[in-house]
Amino acid sequence: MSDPAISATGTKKVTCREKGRFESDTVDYTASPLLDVRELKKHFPVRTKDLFRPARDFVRAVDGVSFFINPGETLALVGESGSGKSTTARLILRLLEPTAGEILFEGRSLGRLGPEMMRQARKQMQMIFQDPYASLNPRLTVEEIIAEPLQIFHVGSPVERSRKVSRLLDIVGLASRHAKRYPHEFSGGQRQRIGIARALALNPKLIIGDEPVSALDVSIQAQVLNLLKDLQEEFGLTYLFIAHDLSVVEFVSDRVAVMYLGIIVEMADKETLFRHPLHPYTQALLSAVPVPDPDCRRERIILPGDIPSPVNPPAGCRFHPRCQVCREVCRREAPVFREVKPGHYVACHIRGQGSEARGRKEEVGDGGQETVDGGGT
Ligand SMILES: Nc1ncnc2c1ncn2[C@@H]1O[C@H](COP(=O)(O)OP(=O)(O)OP(=O)(O)O)[C@@H](O)[C@H]1O
Repeated sequence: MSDPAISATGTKKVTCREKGRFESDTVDYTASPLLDVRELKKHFPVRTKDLFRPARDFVRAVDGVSFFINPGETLALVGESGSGKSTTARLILRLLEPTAGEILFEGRSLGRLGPEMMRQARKQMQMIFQDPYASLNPRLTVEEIIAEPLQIFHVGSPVERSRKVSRLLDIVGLASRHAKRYPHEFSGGQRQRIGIARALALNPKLIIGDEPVSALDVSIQAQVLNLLKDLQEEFGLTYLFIAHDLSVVEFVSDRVAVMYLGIIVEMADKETLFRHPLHPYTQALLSAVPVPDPDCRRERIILPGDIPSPVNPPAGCRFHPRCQVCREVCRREAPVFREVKPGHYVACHIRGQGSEARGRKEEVGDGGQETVDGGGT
C-alpha cells in the first residue's frame, strides 16, 4: 500500500511519504503538500437533558477525512449541506479541536505545535467567509478591519500598517480613500474584497474560502473569482475552496474532493471528476449542473430522500440508502477510499474498482445486480 498523490500539474516526483492511507496499485508520489489532512475526525457530543451525564450519542460531522493540497493549487471541497465541509475547514484552522486524526502544514503536525509555533502557523492560514455582511465588524472602519490581524500579531508600526492597508486595498481593487469608511457603505462584492484584503494582510500561504461567493450576485461572483485567481497567481497562494455551486468549482479548482456525510467519497483532478465521475453521488451532483449545449447534457439523477443523520450514519457504505447501483456488499461493508487511476480516488464497491479488477470481478460474478447504469454520465 502506498500513498500515490499526484501533483495538480501531473508531474510525479518521488519523495518518501507515509504509506497506507490510501489503497493504491501505483507507486507514484508527489512533492510535499502544503496541507496534508490525515484521517481527520470531529464527533460533537449530543447533549442529553441531564447535563451531568456524559453524552451517549455523537454527531459524526467529520469521520475520517484524508486529503492533501499542493502548494499553489486549489482544492475544492463540495457536497450537500451537512456533509461536513465547514467543520473540516474549522478543524484545519484549529477553531475546533479534532476528535482524531492529524493535520500537517508544511510537513509539521499542527496538533504537536507549542503555543508560539501554533501562533506562527495561524498567520499562514486565513479564511474568507461566506457572508460579507456578517463577517465584517460594522463598528470598525475598513482600515481597522484590514489592519486588525497585523495589530494582533504585532506586525509593523501604525504608519507601516496604514501603508500596508492602502496597498492591500489597491491589490483587491478598492481605493485608499475607502479606508476611513464603514462596511455598510459598500456593496456585497466590495465587502467581500475587504474580507479578502484582511485575509491577505499577514501574507498567508493557505486561504480557506468557505462559500466565498455564494452570497453574491452572479455577475459579482465572476469578478471576485477572477480576483481570487489573480491573487493566487501573483502571490502563489494555495486555496481550499468550499462550495455548493459546481460551475464555480469548475472555474476555480485544480482538484475536487466530494464529501458525503462526513467522509470523502471521490477525489480527482477537475477534468477527470467533471468528465468521468465514478461515484454515484458525484454523478448525481453533476447531473444537476445546467449545461448550455444540449448535446452535452446529462440525464438528471434525482437522489431519493435526504442526507441521513450524522448521528447514526448508515452501516456499510454511507451512501447506500440513496444509491441507484447499491448491492448487498454495500449494505454490509464500508468501501475503501482507493485510487482507481493515478490521482483518482473513489470509495465505492461498485465503481471504485480499477478497470483490471472490475474485469476480474465481472468474470467471477458477485451475485449482485446493478439496478441502473449511471456510469459515465
Ligand atoms: N458545534 C456543533 N455541534 C453539533 N453539531 C454540529 C456542530 N457544528 C456542525 N454540526 C453538525 O455537523 C454536520 C456537518 O456540518 P457542517 O456545517 O460542517 O456541514 P457543511 O457541509 O459545511 O454544511 P453547510 O454547507 O450547510 O454549511 C451537520 O449535521 C451539523 O449540524
